[in-house]
Amino acid sequence: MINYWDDLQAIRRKRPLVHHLMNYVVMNDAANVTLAVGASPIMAHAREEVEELAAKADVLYINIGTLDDRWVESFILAGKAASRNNVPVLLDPVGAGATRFRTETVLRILDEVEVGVLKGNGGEMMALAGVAGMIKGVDSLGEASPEIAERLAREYGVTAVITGPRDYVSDGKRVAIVSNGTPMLQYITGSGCMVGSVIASFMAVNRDFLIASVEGLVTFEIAAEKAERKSSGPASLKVNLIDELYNMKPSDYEMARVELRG
Ligand SMILES: Nc1ncnc2c1ncn2[C@@H]1O[C@H](COP(=O)(O)OP(=O)(O)O)[C@@H](O)[C@H]1O
Ligand SMILES: Cc1ncsc1CCOP(=O)(O)O
Ligand SMILES: [Mg+2]
Repeated sequence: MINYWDDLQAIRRKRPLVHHLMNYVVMNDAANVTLAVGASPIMAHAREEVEELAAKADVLYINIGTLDDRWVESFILAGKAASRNNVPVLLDPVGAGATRFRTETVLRILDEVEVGVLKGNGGEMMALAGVAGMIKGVDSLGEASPEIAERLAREYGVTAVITGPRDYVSDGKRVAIVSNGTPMLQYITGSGCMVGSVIASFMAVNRDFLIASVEGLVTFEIAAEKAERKSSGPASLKVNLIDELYNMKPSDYEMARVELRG
């Protein structure tokens, strides 16, 4: 039994602070999506302030999308401050496998920071599981599997979330498969980054990260399904998606397509 609506209401009551180190491409959209579900975003990546912010945040979301040396320093400083203060961390390994710099940065963060949720697309997560060649830039070239999610969860001690036509979530013991969403999400840059903001918001109110991840995926993807009906293409889908997230109703969760094993 997953209490989607109760936890969405808990976000709206608590208005948790979600500290994002978010790439330049998606920064504005991720902030709007976070607000639409009822949480409070701050986008901040200066090394002079990230420790102070991450220590006081309800959740830290590290997204490596437009990294450079200074950003990497900030990922580590923010991540360690969060870990010291028991603040949950979500890591999005954007483009892992596409360049050595990205893969090595992700491995360094996983080594030095207490990551709660590692969320990437099929190609990125396969690269981190040792399956090369399934990523082109930031786009996945194939679907992963529940077994890869399970393997990543055990190897890195995280809840692994692999997005795609079907999403695979595992904490190493349990596996969840989410089949909501719409293929049109592939035509909006940042749909993966944005679903990360929604998952991070649920992590602030539910410390069972497998369930928080399913709640975030289902909420975002049901909103996308509803938005698609009103949209003529990707641009209107994005606008309608923010509206549908804001307007979620308890009955919308009857559309959830989730299989939970273990
Ligand atoms: N073919 C698809 N059908 C339904 N939902 C999809 C499809 N492709 C991606 N999604 C959804 O879009 C969101 C972003 O996933 P994905 O495209 O894998 O991430 P990224 O943008 O990081 O590459 C997720 O919620 C995922 O479930
Ligand atoms: C296009 C692009 N380039 C660097 S970050 C970024 C956005 C990636 O967003 P997503 O991972 O959600 O597709
Ligand atoms: Mg992505």
